[in-house]
Amino acid sequence: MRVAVVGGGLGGLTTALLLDRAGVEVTVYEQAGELREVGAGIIVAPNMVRPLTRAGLGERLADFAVRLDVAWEMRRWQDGSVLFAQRMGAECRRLYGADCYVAHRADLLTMLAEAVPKELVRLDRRLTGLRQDGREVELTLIDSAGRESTAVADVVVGADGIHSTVRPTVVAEAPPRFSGLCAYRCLVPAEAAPSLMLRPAQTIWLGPGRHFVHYPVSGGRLVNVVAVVPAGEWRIESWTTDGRLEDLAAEFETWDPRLGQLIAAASETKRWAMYDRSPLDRWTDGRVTLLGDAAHAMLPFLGQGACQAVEDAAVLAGCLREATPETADRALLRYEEIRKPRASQVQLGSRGREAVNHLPDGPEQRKRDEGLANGDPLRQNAWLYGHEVETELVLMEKGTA
Ligand SMILES: Cc1cc2nc3c(=O)[nH]c(=O)nc-3n(C[C@H](O)[C@H](O)[C@H](O)COP(=O)(O)OP(=O)(O)OC[C@H]3O[C@@H](n4cnc5c(N)ncnc54)[C@H](O)[C@@H]3O)c2cc1C
Repeated sequence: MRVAVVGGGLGGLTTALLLDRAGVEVTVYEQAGELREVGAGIIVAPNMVRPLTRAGLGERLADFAVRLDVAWEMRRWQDGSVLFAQRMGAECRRLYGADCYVAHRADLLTMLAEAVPKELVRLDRRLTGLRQDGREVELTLIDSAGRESTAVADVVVGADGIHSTVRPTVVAEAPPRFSGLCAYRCLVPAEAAPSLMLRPAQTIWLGPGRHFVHYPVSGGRLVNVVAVVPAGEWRIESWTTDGRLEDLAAEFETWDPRLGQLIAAASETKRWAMYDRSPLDRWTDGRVTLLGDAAHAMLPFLGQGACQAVEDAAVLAGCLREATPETADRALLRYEEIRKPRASQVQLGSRGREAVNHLPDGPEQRKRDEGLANGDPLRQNAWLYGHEVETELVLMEKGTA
């Protein structure tokens, strides 16, 4: 079995790692000349920690990621009073079988890149075309000097992100829906941030039509900030386009002054317009399948995009472990059958937060805040962080799924 993974992001590298561990021959084709990530934080939720720990990366993750004491700490915009908070630590391990972390994306990618044997990754190879003939798939690739090459595989996994080249060969997709929102992102040195922002807590401030998220990353040396506001005329869907710090500051001028202090300590910000995708009709066509954002790009409000990519990788490796070139297409359908309902639920759940997080000031917002204050923090995230992927994997390993 020769598997080609297109894309060396968090999803593609995890897939390569788990397939290699499962004894499957795998090659990653990445368009960039080096493996790199945007400068931003990410929540590494228990449903991502468990598969990474099973792959032997638990201790390495704990080296650089910040273990959360509190998650989903919702605060009122005017004065920072706490509306809702989920205690993590021992409670999190008891409920979900793992800790919850926050990390710098680049650190996470480095951890995966170190774990995947170097010879499995081909850099500077951009996929431009795919052709399958029922027995195998031919990939056409191009490097930065414009040289074209081809490769052949029994299975192709499109882990090539939100603007996937593999996806149109599998399924027709509807155009993305503009959410009307945009996000600012910054990393602030810890020594310049107010002390509230340094706690191992994922904090979310809710206010009129906006929300503001922060948590420490890189062993507590930086504070990651994501602020979601009405987009105005901004339509650029890119994680690397600069925004203006003064525009960000103006959005939160009337909020608790600690947010203004945090923004003032940033040296730059990125700004991107947020588009929403609906679940695809299918992920697989013959010997080609999709994984991660290529399969289920979602709004970031549940912090689950990469977590779902890792769940995908774990299940795909389980499905392909025993497959042969003759049974590969059935194994891919099995993967889709297990993963698509779960990932679609999370995708739609993320969309559901769009309205809840962005209510105008008034009675609806007060009702939401009262609901949060009366919510059950311990049960709130069971559906996200719970055990269903492991259950599927155990059944598969026993050969009963
Ligand atoms: C603001 C924000 C906050 C987020 N927060 C969280 C969070 O807290 N927790 C979480 O789990 N998720 C979060 N996410 C989602 C998460 O970032 C994504 O779901 C995740 O990065 C998807 O990984 P991927 O490997 O599928 O795609 P990508 O990371 O996009 O990787 C795709 C790779 O494919 C390569 N590629 C693309 N096209 C080609 C081609 N033609 N040929 C070869 N290579 C190609 C790219 O160069 C890239 O390396 C967040 C997203 C955003 C925008």
